[in-house]
Amino acid sequence: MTVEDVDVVVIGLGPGGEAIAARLARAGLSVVGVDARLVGGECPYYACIPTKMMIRAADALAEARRANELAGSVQIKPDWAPVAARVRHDATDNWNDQVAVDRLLASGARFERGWGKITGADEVTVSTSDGDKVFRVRKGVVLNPGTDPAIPPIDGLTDTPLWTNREAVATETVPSSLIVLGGGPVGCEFAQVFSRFGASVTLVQSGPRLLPNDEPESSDLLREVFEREGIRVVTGSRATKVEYDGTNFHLQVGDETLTAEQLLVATGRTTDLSALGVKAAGIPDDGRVINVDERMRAADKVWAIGDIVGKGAFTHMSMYHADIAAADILGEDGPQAQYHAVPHATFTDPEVASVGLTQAEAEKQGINVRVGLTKLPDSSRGYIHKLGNDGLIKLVEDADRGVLVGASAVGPGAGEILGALLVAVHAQVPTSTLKGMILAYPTFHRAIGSALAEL
Ligand SMILES: Cc1cc2nc3c(=O)[nH]c(=O)nc-3n(C[C@H](O)[C@H](O)[C@H](O)COP(=O)(O)OP(=O)(O)OC[C@H]3O[C@@H](n4cnc5c(N)ncnc54)[C@H](O)[C@@H]3O)c2cc1C
Ligand SMILES: NC(=O)c1ccc[n+]([C@@H]2O[C@H](COP(=O)([O-])OP(=O)(O)OC[C@H]3O[C@@H](n4cnc5c(N)ncnc54)[C@H](O)[C@@H]3O)[C@@H](O)[C@H]2O)c1
Repeated sequence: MTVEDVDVVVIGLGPGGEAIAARLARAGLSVVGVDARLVGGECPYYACIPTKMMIRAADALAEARRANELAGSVQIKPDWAPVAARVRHDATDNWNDQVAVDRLLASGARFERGWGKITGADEVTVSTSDGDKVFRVRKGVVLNPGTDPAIPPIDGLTDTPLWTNREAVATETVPSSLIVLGGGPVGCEFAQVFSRFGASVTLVQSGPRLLPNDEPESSDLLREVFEREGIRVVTGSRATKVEYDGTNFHLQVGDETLTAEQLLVATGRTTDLSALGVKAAGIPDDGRVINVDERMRAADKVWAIGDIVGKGAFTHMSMYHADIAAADILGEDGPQAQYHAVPHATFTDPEVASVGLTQAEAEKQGINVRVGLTKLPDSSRGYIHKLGNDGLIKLVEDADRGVLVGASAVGPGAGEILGALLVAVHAQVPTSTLKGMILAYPTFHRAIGSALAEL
């Protein structure tokens, strides 16, 4: 066992962990980055990037099919091979992180592949294939452990060859039929991809609607589009038993037995704080998140960033946290974390994007809420676009202050439309100022003007 003194150890190198390790090393600190798996974390290898490549391909198929009605005769034969090849070779380098490791080393940081654990005050032990290495930290520890797919306690489930997002991104073939458990962003994005590539898809969501963190109008519209495309959506139901007969999965859902060649579990994420040893730093290890202050401090000389702090499981959040924690560690007068304008986009077609509070969240906070809603097919651009124009814009205004506290955009490129709404919510631009904007004709974002007029 080796013992070494360093300035900072970063446990977990997700997007934020990788960024902060490199930034602190470039600033001249001695930094050890630790990851048990791949440098970069979930996003580049199992999540954002490969899934968005799959979505890009599925969207291309959908547009080609729409061309039949809009532009002539198109014959399209879906082929998963280019998608699988792109994920394997372009996105993940065959799930090899050498490029990311080299990038980290080039910043001046060290890398240890192994499991990191806080084992005492100012002490981290990394279990590597060469044995345990102990690091005593002068400045502190940054925790960026992310999350793992949660497997719900359903009778028989763990005995089956189920997919999580990690297996789904690596598939070389499209199953003929697929059951997706979970109607959050992961379940919805995968359900549409595999359906558009020919799988017969049933999505089972325990809650009453898809994407429960978004506006109910967004959920309803997505469900309508999914059902129109042939995806079966079962809400308010849970699987109680799962069997695999060597060929098919059989799920007991209420009175019905659902059968499919493949099962994808997308029922949320989990983490194990005790395996991280946080108790040794005085942090409770029986919860799902690590509580931090506005500078990402979790305890004396311990910072936590990314999914684990429970402020939104998004790559942009992990990177945002990394900047704040880095400034604090370097003694810089950086900004404090604020969460009034957190954006997200689910890349289904239509995309479902939002920022800030939903109407229900704003009402729960006692805000005097005024709502403006417009449907994209009613806009000039929606009319022109025709097929695939499903969408809406919903604005949530604090009527007393005259500013938007939340906004949603659903539609083609809704994640991009959201940019304008993000500025409005983030900078608390008065609604009266927004109403004076000249919005280019005929864009989708021009519908923001119609929604403002409804306030
Ligand atoms: C299918 C899917 C699609 C997604 N799409 C998007 C998207 O489009 N946009 C978006 O913003 N977000 C998306 N997300 C969420 C996004 O992937 C995460 O928010 C993002 O990866 C940030 O996570 P993180 O920084 O907390 O850590 P992670 O990316 O989870 O990385 C944590 C790292 O820590 C390592 N680790 C954990 N514990 C230890 C330990 N004790 N010792 C050593 N190493 C350890 C793990 O091996 C891992 O490499 C998606 C998620 C999924 C599942
Ligand atoms: N585009 C993006 O930004 C993007 C894409 C994918 C994931 N993510 C992030 O990754 C995280 C994980 O996403 P997720 O979709 O896995 O989790 P989630 O927690 O957002 O959604 C899981 C859904 O599964 C349902 N569920 C739970 N148990 C169930 C059961 N037994 N049967 C059926 N349904 C069940 C829940 O009602 C919930 O709506 C999210 O926090 C999300 O922010 C982001």
